[in-house]
Amino acid sequence: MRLIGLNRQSPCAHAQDSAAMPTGAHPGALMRTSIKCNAKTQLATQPEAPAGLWPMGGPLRRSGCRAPSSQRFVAVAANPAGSDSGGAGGSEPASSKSGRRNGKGGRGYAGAGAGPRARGNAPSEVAAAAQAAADALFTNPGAGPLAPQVGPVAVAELGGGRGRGLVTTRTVQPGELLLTVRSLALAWDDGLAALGSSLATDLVGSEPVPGTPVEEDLDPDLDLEDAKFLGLQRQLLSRRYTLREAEWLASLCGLPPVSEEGAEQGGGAQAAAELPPAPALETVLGVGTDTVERRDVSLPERLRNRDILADVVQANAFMPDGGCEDADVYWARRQVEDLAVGPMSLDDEYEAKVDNDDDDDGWEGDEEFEPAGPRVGPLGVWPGANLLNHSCMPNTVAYVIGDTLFVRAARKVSSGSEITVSYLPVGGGADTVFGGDETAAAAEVEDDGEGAAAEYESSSSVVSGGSRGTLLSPVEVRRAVLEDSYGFVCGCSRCVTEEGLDPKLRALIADIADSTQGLREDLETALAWAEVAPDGEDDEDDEDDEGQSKKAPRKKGKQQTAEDDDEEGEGEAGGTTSASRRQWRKAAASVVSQAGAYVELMDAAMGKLKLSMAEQETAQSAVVPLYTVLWAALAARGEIEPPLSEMVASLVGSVAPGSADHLWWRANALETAQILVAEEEMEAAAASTIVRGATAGFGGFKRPEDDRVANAGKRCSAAFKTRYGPISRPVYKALLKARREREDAEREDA
Ligand SMILES: C[S@@+](CC[C@H](N)C(=O)[O-])C[C@H]1O[C@@H](n2cnc3c(N)ncnc32)[C@H](O)[C@@H]1O
Repeated sequence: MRLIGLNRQSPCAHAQDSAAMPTGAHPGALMRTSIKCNAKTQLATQPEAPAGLWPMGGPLRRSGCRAPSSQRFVAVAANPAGSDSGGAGGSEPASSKSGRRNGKGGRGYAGAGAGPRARGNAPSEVAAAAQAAADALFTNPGAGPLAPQVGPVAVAELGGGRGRGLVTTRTVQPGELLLTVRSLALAWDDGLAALGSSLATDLVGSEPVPGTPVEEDLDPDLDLEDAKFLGLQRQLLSRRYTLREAEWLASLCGLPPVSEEGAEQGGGAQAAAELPPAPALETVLGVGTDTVERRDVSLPERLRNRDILADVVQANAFMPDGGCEDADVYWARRQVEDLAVGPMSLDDEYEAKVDNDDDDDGWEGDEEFEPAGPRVGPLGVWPGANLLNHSCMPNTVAYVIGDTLFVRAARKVSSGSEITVSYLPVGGGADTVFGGDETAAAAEVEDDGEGAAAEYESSSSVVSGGSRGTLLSPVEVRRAVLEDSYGFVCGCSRCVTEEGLDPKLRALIADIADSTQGLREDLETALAWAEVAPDGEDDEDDEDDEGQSKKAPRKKGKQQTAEDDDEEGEGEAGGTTSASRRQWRKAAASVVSQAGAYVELMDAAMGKLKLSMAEQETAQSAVVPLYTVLWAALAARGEIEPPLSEMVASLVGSVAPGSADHLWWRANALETAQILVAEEEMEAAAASTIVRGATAGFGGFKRPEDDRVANAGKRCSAAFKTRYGPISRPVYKALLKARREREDAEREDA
């Protein structure tokens, strides 16, 4: 458990509700210079952001200003839009309750109605029902071919430069399944990392295709994303297709030419706006026909040109939400399997690894052994789903289980409206906070010297340095990445609203986004200090450390190694740990105070401008990484801040309901509320006050019945139902339990 004392004085304690930010004026807060000045003073000691994480060179780089191939992948993350409360769950309490009462079970993806009976049954029956429900939900994907399904959606010509898109054929509700489709080409991080340039050579060598890359074009330092990008091309080049698949492939758009010369040299990939109508989804996916079609057609001629193929793959491949195989489902399935066959111990996994370790990767000994986890980095081409256009407030969520993509409505969408996904990762989860987000899209943008993106870039390390564009970045960053990677300027409602905000507020947002990366690195450094300062080491300042959690995720910052060495060189171990402890406290306090100061600047600016709730939400959505850094710094100090967890969950849910990030924050907000209430209950009990009704055990605490817990629980289950559809209570519990146990295990590992 990560709890511990509450710091009521935390800088975000005022953030009771994102929709009701205080309007306290902050003199001069709207003057850009003044804000900048404040900010710079606050951040004077912060280290420089590291040099760009994403290489600027790539083997298939085009002649124009297009991003290098390492960035030429579509990182579609989650989706939908609508506010958190407008998702599956706004009105969920009633249905949730009735679901429990009447025992209606959830439906699996394959339509299996394994309804568990949670109440009033013998424990073994409950367990069996839970397992059946989990099986129903998690069956098939990955284990065998899952029939493609087309829900209430159809292809439409959209006009306005957007080309084709998908629209609803009736009103759909959050959580409704819109599409399941198996990939035509799919690359994962594992299996490709080691291949390097040999993959590229293989691509050349496998078929004498005119125009495909030649070896001398390829960078010997081919990186993972390059390898995956090329891997998809290789898969598409080398496989055979049915006639309907070939027809669909021939209708794919590519990136628009970057210049006239580029168009001449590039061979003219078709831009979305110039394309003929796409075949119906049912035709593309072969839904409604029993005919077994032969796969004997090769890739259409148009795509056998290397530039066109590269452009088509870049425009049509994407990485589903979460950047990995759906993690909740993966871990919950694993638990269900463990129930059936007994858990696979780490020893078993070790043995399995040894047994299978006939490759020559130099692996030896268990120090390099890591337990299995969900496969990461799926970059794929899914027929039909490629017609989903982008929105920065998408109304669907798309995630992958096995190699099947599931697209569900994440908001209510009226009949005939376009459905959209995000081409950008959401970027608001714990991985982002702690810098472990290997899956986020590269957002390093080449400077073309024009426009807002260039202006922003010139002063922003968010774009040019160690961060990347996510759905929770400011509009300039999102647009720059989308334009660079996909060749369009996003004009979604969120972008338009954000663009319309007061210029001074936008400048503050840019300033915050720019500085957040530095705060993140400061936090990592602080955590590294904590790592060398063991628990229980008292010194003069230790009183306020009572109960501090040392279990928060930690990562060693870049600067830390040198600092560690210095410390060790000091001599006495006791002195070193004591010094480290002081350093840790100082560094963490500094992050909290700097992030808190920015939060206050945002609040003051929004208050002064008297923004509407929608405008506040738009403004705050662009600086969510600041809130997450503040949350992480507080959590690392053992402090929980329920309003902050709630605010981030609400913001992430308003931008990308049903996304993995949304579920993470919703589960976090629930746990935070449970901890807070349990703590209050314990305090009350200690003071001999009457303890309110409590039911048995959550994580070692008496689980209190409290409105705050109940409300957080309703919002959390609503988020899960948005992502996974009408799951039953046991399945929801199984997903939450698996998530909690995995996080506890990770914390213990750390
Ligand atoms: C995966 S395809 C989507 C389907 C595409 N509209 C078509 O007709 O084939 C991606 C391409 O669609 C276009 N596109 C996607 N989202 C867009 C948006 N929000 N505004 C304008 N164009 C968009 C861009 O040309 C992008 O490269």
